Amino acid sequence: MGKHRAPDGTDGADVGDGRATDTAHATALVTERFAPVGDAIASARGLTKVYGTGETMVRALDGVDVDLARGELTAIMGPSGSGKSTLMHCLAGLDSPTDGTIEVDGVEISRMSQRQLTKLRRTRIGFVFQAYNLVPTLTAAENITLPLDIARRPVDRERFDTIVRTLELTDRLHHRPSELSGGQQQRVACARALIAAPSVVFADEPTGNLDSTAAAEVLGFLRSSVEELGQSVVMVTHEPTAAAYAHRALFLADGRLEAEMRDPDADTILDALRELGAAREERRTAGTPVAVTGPGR
Ligand SMILES: Nc1ncnc2c1ncn2[C@@H]1O[C@H](COP(=O)(O)OP(=O)(O)OP(=O)(O)O)[C@@H](O)[C@H]1O
Repeated sequence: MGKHRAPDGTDGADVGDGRATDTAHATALVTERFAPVGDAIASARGLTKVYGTGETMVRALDGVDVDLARGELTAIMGPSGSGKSTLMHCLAGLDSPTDGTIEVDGVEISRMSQRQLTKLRRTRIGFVFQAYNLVPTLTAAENITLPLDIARRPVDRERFDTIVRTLELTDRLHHRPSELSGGQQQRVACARALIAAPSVVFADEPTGNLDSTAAAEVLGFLRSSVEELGQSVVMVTHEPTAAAYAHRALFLADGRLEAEMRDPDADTILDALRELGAAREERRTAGTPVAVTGPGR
């Protein structure tokens, strides 16, 4: 399994409805107009999450319809407080929705009990967190195989060796997390997320604590895991350079899905974020929906 750099998306950028948008104006981009996803690994319909009540009530997600493609790296972007983590947590069965339905790999999870969700997370979902979340008393090797050990499943040695070799962790396997750099710890976390061949890996700001070199290694590996192991990966990030590794970027604002972009690069993502931010500001001021133009091809 090799490493991949960020793809050059200069000839592939769409926002919203899949058409080139340098001339077409998509009026207030909405999810119904998003390009259809044939084979979804995770889907949500009418996904709503409300925290608190009365004056402290926050509608973190407001009727999100989304399909995340199998065998792709999807980036979820948006301003702080737009609902990125809430969306990821609901899709991953870490948080339960107030309303709406969620399917992961063909199984509806929105009505599952906590016990069922725990089992689902152990067997079908891999996680990578910003803060690595490794067990400090275990070695790197023990951290990597932990999901299988908890599920009492055997370790596929070939898969273990492939992942460890690709992540360049072979000579770090007997070290504890405190003896590893941040980048190495996050690579151990990636290996742990992938070892059980889950249906989907969710990564929440996986490069938030890393310098640009270590970040590029982790992102290149996540992309490789999709292209060479057929993994499906969903990553929350606020960094355009990180989202540029994705096959598809989704943009959230105020708990709603506003736009999408295929094969993005960092510049087109920055343009889209600027444009969406300006459109939102205009909408707020005017109190009415406004047109949003995506970056041209
Ligand atoms: N447990 C909670 N209780 C109350 N409000 C919450 C809770 N979790 C999130 N929120 C609120 O829901 C909204 C969406 O939060 P969320 O963390 O999903 O946004 P985000 O886009 O991931 O933000 P950031 O980029 O800052 O991490 C915010 O207004 C946040 O304050």
